[in-house]
Amino acid sequence: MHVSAIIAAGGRGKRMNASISKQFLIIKGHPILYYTLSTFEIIDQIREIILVVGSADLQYAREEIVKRYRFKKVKIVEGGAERQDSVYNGLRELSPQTDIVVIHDGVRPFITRSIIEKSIQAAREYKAIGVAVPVKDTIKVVGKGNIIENTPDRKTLWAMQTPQSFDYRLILEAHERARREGFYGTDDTVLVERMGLPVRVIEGAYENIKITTPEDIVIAETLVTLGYGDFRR
Ligand SMILES: Nc1ccn([C@@H]2O[C@H](COP(=O)(O)OP(=O)(O)OP(=O)(O)O)[C@@H](O)[C@H]2O)c(=O)n1
Ligand SMILES: C[C@](O)(CO)[C@H](O)COP(=O)(O)O
Repeated sequence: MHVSAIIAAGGRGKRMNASISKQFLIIKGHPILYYTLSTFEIIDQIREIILVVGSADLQYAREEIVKRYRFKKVKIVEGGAERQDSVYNGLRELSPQTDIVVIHDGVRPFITRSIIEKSIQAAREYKAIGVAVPVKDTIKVVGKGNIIENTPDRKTLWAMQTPQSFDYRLILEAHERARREGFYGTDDTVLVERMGLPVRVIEGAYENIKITTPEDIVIAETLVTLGYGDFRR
């Protein structure tokens, strides 16, 4: 079984409002991407890791991430305008022997080895898996004039995270179909959902945060200090 990973790191991080792309911001001495990649590198069954970065960050990623930290399995690929375009570019670069592909956000450094391995195992069985957590807040659908339209039953609501793991041929077909039809989604599982095929969720972890806005940096520093995550320390 050939397992590959795609780390999506082709965004600029506009909501972070920093002077560099947020995935290169330093948390407790190391760039965010270092933490994410080092957790993937230690998983033996993952044979290759495609790191997708924006055109302006290609050289920096090569020098300051791959060379500096001596990542052995990481190959860099240029990203696209949207996350979905970046993942697609990564999918096209995978070895044709790939059976299962694990897609993960570069800015979720607190993912654990155990969750990644569970998602791979589940994808072998079910072909399309998203890691998610049950929502803790009450969620409202809000319409015009900020008027609440309805309150979905919380028991049915999960917040999607990454990794999302798939049968390689299935997710490639899902991406190609979405591109032909001009559909853009905010994660990869929705591309399989719209083919009418089942996608399962497995439980992730609340600490598997996506570093998005400035206050997430403070949370991330605290999580590193408290020992969360499986990265090389
Ligand atoms: N064209 C893009 C846009 C996003 N991503 C990646 O997708 C992940 C999740 O996206 P998000 O947190 O929204 O990152 P950005 O798009 O960079 O953030 P923003 O929307 O604030 O600009 C990030 O690791 C990001 O680098 C990507 O690979 N290619
Ligand atoms: C894929 C994702 O991380 C699942 O929560 C998320 O949808 C990415 O969204 P963004 O629009 O790139 O922040």
